[in-house]
Amino acid sequence: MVKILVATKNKGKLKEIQEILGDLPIKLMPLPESASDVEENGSTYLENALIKAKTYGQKYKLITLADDSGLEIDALNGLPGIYSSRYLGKDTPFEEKMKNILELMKNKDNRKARFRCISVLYFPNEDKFVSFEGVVEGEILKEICYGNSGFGYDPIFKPDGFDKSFSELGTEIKNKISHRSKALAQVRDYIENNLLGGEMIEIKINGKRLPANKYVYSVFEKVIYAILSTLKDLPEIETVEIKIEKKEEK
Ligand SMILES: O=c1nc[nH]c2c1ncn2[C@H]1C[C@H](O)[C@@H](COP(=O)(O)OP(=O)(O)OP(=O)(O)O)O1
Ligand SMILES: [Mg+2]
Repeated sequence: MVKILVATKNKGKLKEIQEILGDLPIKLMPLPESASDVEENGSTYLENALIKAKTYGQKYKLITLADDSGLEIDALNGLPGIYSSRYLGKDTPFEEKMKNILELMKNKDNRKARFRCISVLYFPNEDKFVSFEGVVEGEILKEICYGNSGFGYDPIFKPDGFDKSFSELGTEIKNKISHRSKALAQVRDYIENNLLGGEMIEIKINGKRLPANKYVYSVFEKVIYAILSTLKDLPEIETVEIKIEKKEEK
């Protein structure tokens, strides 16, 4: 089975990556607790993601997934941005970082902000990588709104189209719309198309891909076909496409 090292020291990030890619037939390996820190001194998200992916990928000789991400606030000229983790010091609690940001934003009308994530998949044998970007637009709230989930700046960020913070919305919604899930959707496609062999099944309804893949489908194949044959008779369903593609084992 393909093994992929998830090169993050952030438990919240690790959990999200495991939830988003967990249904793929690959083994996601967390970093050992003993793994040393790396200095993220790049000047772009991509450079920082590559520093993490290459350092740990070469050390543990595994295909490695890393991301570098940040919160960009328009009224603060894009800060904290790539400094999101280091903002006010790496070990300063996020509560303090968020209070400081809310203070700076006190009289600002423009509350537009976005989370950006650059995900990198690094192949140590060939010293090659692929990278993917995901962005979620939103606003900075007027106060810290803690919910039951999330990490980092989630309690002060409200994604567009919702009226609660990422932290209050919960992991399931966050993982459908977040910067990280958008970058990882492309990582998923890359893995399915390039690292996995066998038969690939993709189901699209009205042109939209069903949020599951063949490893889910294969378990419920008969049920899924029965549901699809009913669905296609509903007026709001314009097209149901099922693509089955034989792939060479890689
Ligand atoms: O979904 C998110 N929800 C809330 N906050 C977030 C998110 N995504 C990034 N952020 C903030 C916090 C983090 O500290 C920084 C990224 O810094 P970044 O270096 O990519 O991650 P990190 O230092 O926490 O872990 P690691 O480098 O080991 O993967 O931006
Ligand atoms: Mg970091």
